[in-house]
Amino acid sequence: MGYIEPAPIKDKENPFESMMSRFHIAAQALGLDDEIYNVLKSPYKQAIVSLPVTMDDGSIKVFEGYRVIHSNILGPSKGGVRYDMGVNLDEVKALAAWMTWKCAVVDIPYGGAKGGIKCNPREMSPGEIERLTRAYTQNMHEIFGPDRDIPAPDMGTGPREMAWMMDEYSRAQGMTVNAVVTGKPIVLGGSLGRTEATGRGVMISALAAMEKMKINPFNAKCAIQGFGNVGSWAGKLLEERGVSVVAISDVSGAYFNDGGINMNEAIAYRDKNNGQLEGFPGAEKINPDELLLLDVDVLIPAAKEDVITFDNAAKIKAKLIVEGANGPTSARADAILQENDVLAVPDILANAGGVTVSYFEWVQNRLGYKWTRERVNRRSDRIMKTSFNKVYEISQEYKVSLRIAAYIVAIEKVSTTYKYRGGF
Ligand SMILES: NC(=O)C1=CN([C@@H]2O[C@H](COP(=O)(O)OP(=O)(O)OC[C@H]3O[C@@H](n4cnc5c(N)ncnc54)[C@H](O)[C@@H]3O)[C@@H](O)[C@H]2O)C=CC1
Ligand SMILES: O=C(O)CCC(=O)C(=O)O
Repeated sequence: MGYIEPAPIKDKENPFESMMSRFHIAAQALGLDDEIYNVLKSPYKQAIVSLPVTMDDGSIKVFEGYRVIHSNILGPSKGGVRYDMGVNLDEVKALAAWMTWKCAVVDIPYGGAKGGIKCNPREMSPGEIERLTRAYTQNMHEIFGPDRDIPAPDMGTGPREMAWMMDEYSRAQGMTVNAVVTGKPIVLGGSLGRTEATGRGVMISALAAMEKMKINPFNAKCAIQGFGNVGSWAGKLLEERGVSVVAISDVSGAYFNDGGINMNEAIAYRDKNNGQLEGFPGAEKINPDELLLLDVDVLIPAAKEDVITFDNAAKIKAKLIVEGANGPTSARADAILQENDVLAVPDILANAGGVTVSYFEWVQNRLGYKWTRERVNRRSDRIMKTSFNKVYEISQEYKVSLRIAAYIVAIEKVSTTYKYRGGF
């Protein structure tokens, strides 16, 4: 093997470098061919688009949008679209590659992609967000397609934006194409269970890891960073299974109650309070950086990348980290966590429940049929448990962390498929 070395890990990592360094370690453990290594290290397609949008005051503002397809070796590419001021090409490239590995870990027939628009949706009106979403979809018309590339929600987007994307794409096609997007409202062909699917998968992964670690959920305390779709559903479902959620946070701050925060109350408060926890009365406000360092059993980062880093990893007291967010742990933090016996269930496994139910949505759209919530949950729970067990076994066999084991499972699947398909 004569791999080109990944860029040396610098003091400040970026998500793409973090992804590459794990990919490199797993490729070496697997003895991956140089040719396949080189194919998989670069995205298949990268689009950067300029999106002029008429704002409510009549001015025209130009936004930058991205879509990166990392790989379509396993099937049409799949991945969410993020609306956030931090969106940039390196971030979208990393997120797209993680989608390739994630779909392969849970064995669903998709490649990986991700999109994003650099914007602050909290400061935009619904009309401005709709015009921006439609402009993005028009610009991506040649890239998107139910057999080519299928967007879904991510940070800052949800069923509303997916409905606009589906409608805009369908208008250009002259017919309704609901399988072009997943995470849609139920009435437009969305799947029951998709809204809670990512948090549910986080819950299943957390319980599976707790079982291995002999942590009784009824005696366990948990802290959650990010109280959006993923964090709040993970918290609610873990609470239903006995875990006490003692800390939660969002952009407005972090909130702590050692006796446990009632999840339904926190969710209801957030929903009435413009989507934010600001002023939440059920807990004391703490420094957001402290949330990650609390003396809890389980830590769930469910906001954004690179929050567990070289600087704070050694101070983490939780024995189990379950990654709801994509890329919350930087590559340099991995070694510190391992040294301190902190088990990290990696993003590409722990948060794969979302794309799994997106796959079910796409299947239902293509069948023209609807599954019950029970069927969706049963099947996605089974996939999450099977995938956890497979990754756990590989980690024992190769004597590597769960993260590197998950990359090994994924890279093996993608590279084997690539060899069979040939043509290179
Ligand atoms: N929605 C989905 O189905 C999936 C999402 N993910 C990942 O999960 C993470 C969260 O996504 P969603 O819940 O969908 O987004 P969301 O937009 O519903 O919620 C994000 C939450 O994070 C909070 N947040 C943002 N910056 C923060 C910070 N610096 N500190 C604390 N909280 C902060 C926001 O206030 C909000 O509560 C992202 O990394 C996303 O890529 C992963 C798989 C699927
Ligand atoms: O549901 C999907 O298709 C993708 C969700 C996503 O973007 C993710 O898993 O990070």
